[in-house]
Amino acid sequence: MARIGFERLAQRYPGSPHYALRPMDMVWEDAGAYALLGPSGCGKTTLLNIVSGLLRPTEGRVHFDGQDVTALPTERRNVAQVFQFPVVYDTMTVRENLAFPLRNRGSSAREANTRVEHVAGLLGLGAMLDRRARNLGADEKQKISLGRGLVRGDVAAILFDEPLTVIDPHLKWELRSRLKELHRQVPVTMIYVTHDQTEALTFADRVVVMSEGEVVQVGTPEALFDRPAHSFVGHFIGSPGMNFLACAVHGREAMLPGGQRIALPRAYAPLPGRVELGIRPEFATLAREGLPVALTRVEDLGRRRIARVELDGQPFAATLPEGMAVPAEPCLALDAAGMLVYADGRLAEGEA
Ligand SMILES: Nc1ncnc2c1ncn2[C@@H]1O[C@H](COP(=O)(O)OP(=O)(O)OP(=O)(O)O)[C@@H](O)[C@H]1O
Repeated sequence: MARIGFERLAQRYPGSPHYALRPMDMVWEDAGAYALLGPSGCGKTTLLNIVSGLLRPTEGRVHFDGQDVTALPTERRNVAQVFQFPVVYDTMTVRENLAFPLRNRGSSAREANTRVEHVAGLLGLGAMLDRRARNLGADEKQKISLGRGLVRGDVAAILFDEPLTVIDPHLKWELRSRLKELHRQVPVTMIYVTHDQTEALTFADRVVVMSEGEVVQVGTPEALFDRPAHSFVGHFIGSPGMNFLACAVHGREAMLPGGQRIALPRAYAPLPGRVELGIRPEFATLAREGLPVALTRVEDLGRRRIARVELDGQPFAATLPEGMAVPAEPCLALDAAGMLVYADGRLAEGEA
């Protein structure tokens, strides 16, 4: 188990004028469950490879429990890794595959077996321990890979790189929950790379959201939803994401370009740059009274309906309450509890 620290860490690949990972300082607590979340190309794999030792960063340092490991290769970092695609020995049984990392490090057959049976049970592999891996499907093989990553309790960290990619969609939900349960039972620092917000939010205690090489927010799933530090996080987390309305803010009031005024729950000092009001669809309801809007369409998401509207010519997603027909003259009712103000994409702190 390890507390992982980054000091002015950055990565610029040879020949590229841009940072793949912009300079950052950060600490991941011992035994924490972290997800690195962001779209393709944002730098997740670069950061994971720096942690595993596969890549030596061009700037800054990496520490495991205060020890500088920046120059140490993967084999000397005591990390377990689970990749997108299964890494299993086809000729071995499931039990032998799972025991391999333990036997390799000198565990007795008995010790290894106790541990293997425990992890196999948690992953739903208990009934197939004595089958050859070769005869199993891709889902089961990836479960073995997960088990091999999880079987050692003495690693500094377990690194997962999009581990559910090959898993059948209906099994993904089950495995996400099982991984969370495994983290509770195996309190090792776990780092999970994904571009899928559901995977990140289910698994992690802390989600590290990345965009264009920058760590834009590190927070609990609740914090990312309730108070996105950056408009990117507002857009990226949530389904649909947060609405952003271009506006001017004076004290406790936002004014849209068309002149509509919205009372804010906090007062703001004059803000620099591009100012936007952020509000999630969960805090905006289609109603008979409020701010007049033009309805574009209604989306049925199964458990709820979303009304796509235009407010002052700006696209906006609102909740259409259950059982409510679209009013002839639709309006928006906004809940002040969900209103946040952003200046140049960054959350602005107001005063209560
Ligand atoms: N070996 C390399 N040489 C040059 N540029 C690279 C190299 N590896 C990654 N990059 C660039 O660095 C940036 C970050 O890439 P990275 O693979 O870390 O992102 P990612 O978020 O993991 O994306 P994905 O989910 O697609 O793997 C991208 O612009 C990518 O093109």
